[in-house]
Amino acid sequence: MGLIELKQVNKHFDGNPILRNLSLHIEEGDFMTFLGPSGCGKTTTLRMIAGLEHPESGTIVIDGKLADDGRAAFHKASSERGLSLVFQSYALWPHMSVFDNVAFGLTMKKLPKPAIRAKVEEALEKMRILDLTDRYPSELSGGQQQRVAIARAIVTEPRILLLDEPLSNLDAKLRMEMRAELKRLHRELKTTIIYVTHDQVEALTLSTKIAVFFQGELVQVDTPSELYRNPATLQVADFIGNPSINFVEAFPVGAPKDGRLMTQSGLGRLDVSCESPPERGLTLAVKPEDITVRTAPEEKAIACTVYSVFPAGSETLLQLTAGNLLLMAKLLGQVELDTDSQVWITVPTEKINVYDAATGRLLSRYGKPAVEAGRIPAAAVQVQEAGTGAGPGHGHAPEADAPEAKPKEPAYLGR
Ligand SMILES: Nc1ncnc2c1ncn2[C@@H]1O[C@H](COP(=O)(O)OP(=O)(O)OP(=O)(O)O)[C@@H](O)[C@H]1O
Repeated sequence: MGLIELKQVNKHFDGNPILRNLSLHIEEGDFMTFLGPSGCGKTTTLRMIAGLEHPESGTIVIDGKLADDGRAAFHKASSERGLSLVFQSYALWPHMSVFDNVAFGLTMKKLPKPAIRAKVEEALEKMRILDLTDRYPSELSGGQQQRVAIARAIVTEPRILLLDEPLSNLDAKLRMEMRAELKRLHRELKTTIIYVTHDQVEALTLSTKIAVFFQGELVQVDTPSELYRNPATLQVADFIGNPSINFVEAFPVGAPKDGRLMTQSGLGRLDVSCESPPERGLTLAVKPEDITVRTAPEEKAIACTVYSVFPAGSETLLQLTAGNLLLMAKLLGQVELDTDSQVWITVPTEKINVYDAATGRLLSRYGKPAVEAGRIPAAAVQVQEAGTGAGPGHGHAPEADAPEAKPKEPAYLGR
């Protein structure tokens, strides 16, 4: 049994179903993120775990003890659930200093003063704001207030920490800093963290597990890498990844055999992984970063026209057309290509996710990344090759274990 178990939970607001048959278990030590578009029920789920909302039916068990039984109208008080909650709006007491804000919970527990001081200082130290002890909230930046709110939550050493979009009010730089702090904190405290966000980068970088919600339903719970590699439905695939994944309509040529299926699509004939036959058509999902772009034709490469180029400093996005297909490719580094010029693309078939077009269900498994096979992929290296006509940013990443990095295929762009 996990530390937190939700079973068949249903929640209504004013008679409208908000969460439907939600079952989820969270293990001790997890950094579990609830991810999904606005209004899908993430905060409501968090608030139910916290005891601030109650399910109409279903049960919630925390640490082996029943916290809610909707049908029996049994609801344990929030204060008896052994957890701490940090909201998006830090909710600091404006008339109290940082010290008193953080000490509040311990003072209520009537701990001796020296013990309170020691614990508060330790929490402030962990959040690297010990120098702000005597300041008032109005004298702090948003990021500093956020750290105080988290220090206040961890000072009581909760086994479970609930964080509702805690970084959404911060600017990009502070958000990055706070992500690093949160990750470090999770490792140090070994607290179970439940985190709500609609920011997929935050979810992918922080979590040990991600629960994806759509319209009140839990559609996938997985590790970040599994979620990224094998989104369980077309809807999840469309939500994860920036820029969005490319969808290509396809149809099967024959029946699947030994887990493989021949397909025909705008990408030509491709032999892809497919574990069960589709009901009707197929949708192939190709990540923008998996498309290899060349400036010269090659066997089986698909000719495309450059529709648009979006240079973004460390990467370049290319919008390409091939017949009726409109594809987005993401290349590392700066790539200089003219609009309307011709390029050739290839897509490694083991990186294509295959979905049943009618049900949206995943039919394939994306191969394991090199790092899981014991080899770390090389960082992107820009290798300049003279005289290829591909311009700067031309080259590809060398093998991680290759002693000398030499471009093997000069016509590759951006990797
Ligand atoms: N107290 C309430 N009364 C009525 N409806 C509510 C209440 N709280 C939430 N809702 C509705 O329940 C749905 C889920 O809301 P919730 O806040 O859980 O979504 P969310 O996924 O956290 O969204 P966001 O990312 O925008 O915070 C929404 O349609 C919302 O309008």
